[in-house]
Amino acid sequence: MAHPFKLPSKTYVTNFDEFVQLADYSLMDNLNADPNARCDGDDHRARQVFSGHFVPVTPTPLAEPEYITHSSTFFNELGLSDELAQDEDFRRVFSADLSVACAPMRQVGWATGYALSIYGTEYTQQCPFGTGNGYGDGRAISVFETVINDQRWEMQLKGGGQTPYCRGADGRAVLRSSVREFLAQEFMQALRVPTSRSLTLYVSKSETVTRPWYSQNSRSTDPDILVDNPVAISTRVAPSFLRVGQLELFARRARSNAHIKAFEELHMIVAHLIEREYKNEIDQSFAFAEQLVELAMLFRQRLTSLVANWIRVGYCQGNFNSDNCAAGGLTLDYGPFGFCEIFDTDFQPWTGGGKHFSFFNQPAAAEANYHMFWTAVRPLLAEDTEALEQFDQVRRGFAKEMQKQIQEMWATKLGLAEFNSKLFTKLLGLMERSEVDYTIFFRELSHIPDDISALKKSFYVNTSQELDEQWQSWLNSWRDLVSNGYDSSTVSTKMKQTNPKYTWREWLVVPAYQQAAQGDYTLINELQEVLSYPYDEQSKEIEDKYYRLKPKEYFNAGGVSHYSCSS
Ligand SMILES: Nc1ncnc2c1ncn2[C@@H]1O[C@H](COP(=O)(O)OP(=O)(O)OP(=O)(O)O)[C@@H](O)[C@H]1O
Ligand SMILES: [Mg+2]
Repeated sequence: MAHPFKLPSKTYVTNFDEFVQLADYSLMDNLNADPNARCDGDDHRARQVFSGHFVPVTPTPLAEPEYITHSSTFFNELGLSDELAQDEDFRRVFSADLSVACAPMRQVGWATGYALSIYGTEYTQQCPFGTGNGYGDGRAISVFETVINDQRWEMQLKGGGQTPYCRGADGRAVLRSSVREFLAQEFMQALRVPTSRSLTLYVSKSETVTRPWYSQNSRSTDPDILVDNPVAISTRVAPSFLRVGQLELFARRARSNAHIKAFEELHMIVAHLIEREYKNEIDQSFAFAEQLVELAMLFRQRLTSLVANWIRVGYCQGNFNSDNCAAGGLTLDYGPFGFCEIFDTDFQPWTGGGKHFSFFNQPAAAEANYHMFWTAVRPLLAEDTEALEQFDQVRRGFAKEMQKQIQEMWATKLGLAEFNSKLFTKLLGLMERSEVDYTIFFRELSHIPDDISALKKSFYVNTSQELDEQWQSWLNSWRDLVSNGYDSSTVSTKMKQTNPKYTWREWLVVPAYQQAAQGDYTLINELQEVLSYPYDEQSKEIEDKYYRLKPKEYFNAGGVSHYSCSS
């Protein structure tokens, strides 16, 4: 007899035939396709796309694809069995060969156009036609839409070949960047930071592309050699891949009356955003203008919280343009990113990013993107002055909300009930002077030590007696504030849930993609495992290997400490 309280056991999708039955394109089908597109999806040359929300396009299969890894955690969440990742037809689809797809799945994927604003300034120069009509998913191709447990997901190949937006480039992603994106997405999820998710990773055993990169031991800022790299495809998954830049594209067209349906297409894409990303929070039976005010509030909340989380975990999105800013408020585009090791408010690993997109400037970069979102959506409220005023007010409140989120984050990171400006400012100065390792410092502090000896484990420089005394004095003041609240073991436990023990250390990731190029995926699997439990204590062996300062030889090393976005 079944136990009355037993939960129904989960059923898993174990083969490709069952998987295709999950396809549900009903929301994509609500949008307009490019009226000039070929319906067979054979659309692989750079061209201008003047209207429509997407272009049907077939991805280009990887030659001789080999399975590297998949996210077991995410497969489990989706009810997909691990063995599915090894299924021949599944592997073919996620290495870009849609010819095996059968109904209700389709054999044609889709790519979308988007606009680009850099730090709040509109650009069209990056488009080969100078108009913006040839800019968008140049190598990202979505291939599947599904609803699982009431959640809609879009599955997108990165590196799936040329699209009309490829700008003459090859549409491929190299193994290095695919491994980085795959691991980083899983890591961010484990850190509880909203992100696109990793599904699968396959590499070609015979196809390569040439990219600029760094020679061994290079100290050069820019790449100094050309390297043949294996190509790979990672599949990422999100409720949508709508970017602020995408809303901007339709708003720019509406503004210039580019075609007769331009305003309607703007309306449609914003309604689509609400349905895809804000469905549970916005009541779509309300007047559209009211929904937009709510959208502005919710996106502001998500974006400010996202950026506060980035700073909490040491993440820097080195190129936070509007085309890399997801309108659903999640982290997107793991190319130019890095995680801060030696604490530096100006930390910026991507050589093309400059100070605008550096570590502590992310709140300002986020505001510039939010401004572009506001500018794009605003024309849709023109007829409703009251709603417009509320909408504008939400925009004006961005900086204040950002500050609130950041201060709450610092308070939590420090185990305090509320932000203490004096204590925080003093701490920043000490962290900079002692060149602390951002992760190790906060993790050691989470043990609430009596004296500074444990904290010194995180210092990259030897400190003077005078500096040590300043540290001790800071620690005493901090401990007084901490003990004012809950008992210290409760605070310590909470701090350890906020301050990860394990982080992304580029010099430990480099060997993983280098070995992978030789066909050995052991280190990738090891990193997946370690980075899946960043807040937990792990074995002594893992601690010795991953919880340590960056060795001197990697300082200023090209491809490790800094990199161009040669992806
Ligand atoms: N190898 C390539 N082939 C075609 N287009 C590319 C290639 N590399 C980059 N692009 C395009 O250049 C633009 C800017 O590049 P960026 O590095 O932000 O994108 P990405 O890493 O491909 O994208 P995503 O933001 O989708 O993660 C994007 O529109 C992207 O599609
Ligand atoms: Mg991008």
